[in-house]
Amino acid sequence: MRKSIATVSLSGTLAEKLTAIAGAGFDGVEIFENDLLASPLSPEEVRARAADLGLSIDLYQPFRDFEAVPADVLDRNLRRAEHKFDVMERLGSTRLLVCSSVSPDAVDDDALAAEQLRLLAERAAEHGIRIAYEALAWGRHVNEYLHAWRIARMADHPSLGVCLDSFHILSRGSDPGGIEAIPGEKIFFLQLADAPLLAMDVLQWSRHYRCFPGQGGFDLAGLVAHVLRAGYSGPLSLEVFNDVFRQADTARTAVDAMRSLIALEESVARRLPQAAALPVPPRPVVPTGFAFAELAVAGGDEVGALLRALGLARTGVHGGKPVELWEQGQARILLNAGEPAEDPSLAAIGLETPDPAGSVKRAQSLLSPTLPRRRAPHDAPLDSVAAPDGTALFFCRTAQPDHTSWTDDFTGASVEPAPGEITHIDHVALTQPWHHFDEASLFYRSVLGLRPQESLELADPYGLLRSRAMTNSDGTVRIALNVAYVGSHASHPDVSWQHVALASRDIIATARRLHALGGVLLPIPGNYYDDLEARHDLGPERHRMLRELGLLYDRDARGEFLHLYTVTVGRVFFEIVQRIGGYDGYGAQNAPIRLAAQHATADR
Ligand SMILES: O=C(O)c1ccc(O)c(O)c1
Ligand SMILES: [Mg+2]
Repeated sequence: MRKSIATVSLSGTLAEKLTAIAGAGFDGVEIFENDLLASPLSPEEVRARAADLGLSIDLYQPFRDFEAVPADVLDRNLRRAEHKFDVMERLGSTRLLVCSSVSPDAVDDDALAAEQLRLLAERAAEHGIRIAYEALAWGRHVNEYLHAWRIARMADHPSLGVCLDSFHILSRGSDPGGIEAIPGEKIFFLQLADAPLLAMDVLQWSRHYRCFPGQGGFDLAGLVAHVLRAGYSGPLSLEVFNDVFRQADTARTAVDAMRSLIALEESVARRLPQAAALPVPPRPVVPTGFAFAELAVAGGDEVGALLRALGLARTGVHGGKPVELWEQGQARILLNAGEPAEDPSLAAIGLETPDPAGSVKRAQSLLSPTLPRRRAPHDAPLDSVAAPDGTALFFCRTAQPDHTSWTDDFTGASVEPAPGEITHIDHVALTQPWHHFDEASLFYRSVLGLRPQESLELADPYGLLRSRAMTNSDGTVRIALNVAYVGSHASHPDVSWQHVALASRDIIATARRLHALGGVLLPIPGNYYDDLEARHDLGPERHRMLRELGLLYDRDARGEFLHLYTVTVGRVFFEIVQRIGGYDGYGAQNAPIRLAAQHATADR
């Protein structure tokens, strides 16, 4: 289907927006009036610019507060409309969005609204223009899409139809199934926006929190399927009012927007047999585990010392690069001293996938940047793409008969992995810049086929962190995305810690060992244990042991969780976890305790 986007969805000048929209591969654009008014370009110049870029101007919008008014107001409104028709002729645009009135002048009278919209449509038709009438969710008298349709049907003019906007429909909880009762040719335009499910005033929600499909909680594919069943054949157009996107990088947001439409079209095609003609990207190849986590260590062996304390052994050195492989069980950590890094940081994640080449094809079809292979001639092929925060994701087959293993590149250190309690990487937590969080969750969902879990808020002494885990279905891949707040404390600018959580099959034994070493564990305050005793009755013995070893505890309906944290080195620390029963969380309860302790130790 043709793909379009409203200029209001992006930051920048109108000229910058058009360039970014064309660059991301859109076919058309909705010109939001304010963008034109503020532009030094004349309508003719905008028309020429769009044409040069291969963009059609699919809609001009919005025209407000028109219908169901007294006669004198109607005259003024028609005069106002004639001016807009002139602008549209100069722009070469033939579709005007009229949104339902919010004016106190408007009366609750459908017949009057229909009569006046018919008049508007007659005038528009003289200019070859069509009117798409949209019910705003907060419209004074018309705020339901089927109400707008009843009025348009009553007006009965070929140049008058409706504009459907997913936000206005789904934010009010209206049943989108009613769309199928509207003849497809009377749906003049379709605007798409997702949104997080928030309990708030609908106007504020719409103007500040809309997001691209797949980034929020609405079932957009279901809505689009109804629209297609109704017979609509116009563009899919994004109209997203979002405070963050308004200040984000224009070109990058446009690509994020396009990724959302490619993924949406795919979901529609998979759900609707008659939409089989829609182009679909290759299916996601869902990763099946962690092959490794790679830390950039910039020389020094503080991280190596920490890994040794945790029980990992240095089992190999790369043949051509200053990279070490550390292992215990299936937990593999690469320490890379060859990448520029100020502080130790998490540079890459290796994901086990049944089909590395397929993973890359999927990523490319969703516009993810693939990374040049940094390979020595004998290196096993490792395909990689860049996640939105710059972390490299490598697609691997570790020690599988059908594929060269990346581990073959590591030789030298003859140490066998020491037997111990660590079994594998449980999860990896990445810190996202606050303005890339929605982009990141769409990326992990659409490119890797991971499922977003509940979004959480974690209190830090100097800010509030948002956190959301993305997981595969059996929990063997868990990536926690944490949003750094913008810190304004001079000594605590923000929190950009990242961590690798290793699973232990006997965390008590691990904790005893680390405790005995001294200096490795993050200290947990006694107040935490006092509260833990109030919240849970685990018996005096267990409570004493948790307190003594500095272990943290959580439980959910399915099981229990024990975990601990190491001190931080640069931007990185390690967590050791043990899931007991089917516990499926990350100990979010305990994150504020951990964050405060980290700040306290960073102060010293
Ligand atoms: O918030 C608004 O005013 C507004 C304007 C035009 C639209 O298409 C819309 O959905 C909302
Ligand atoms: Mg709209």
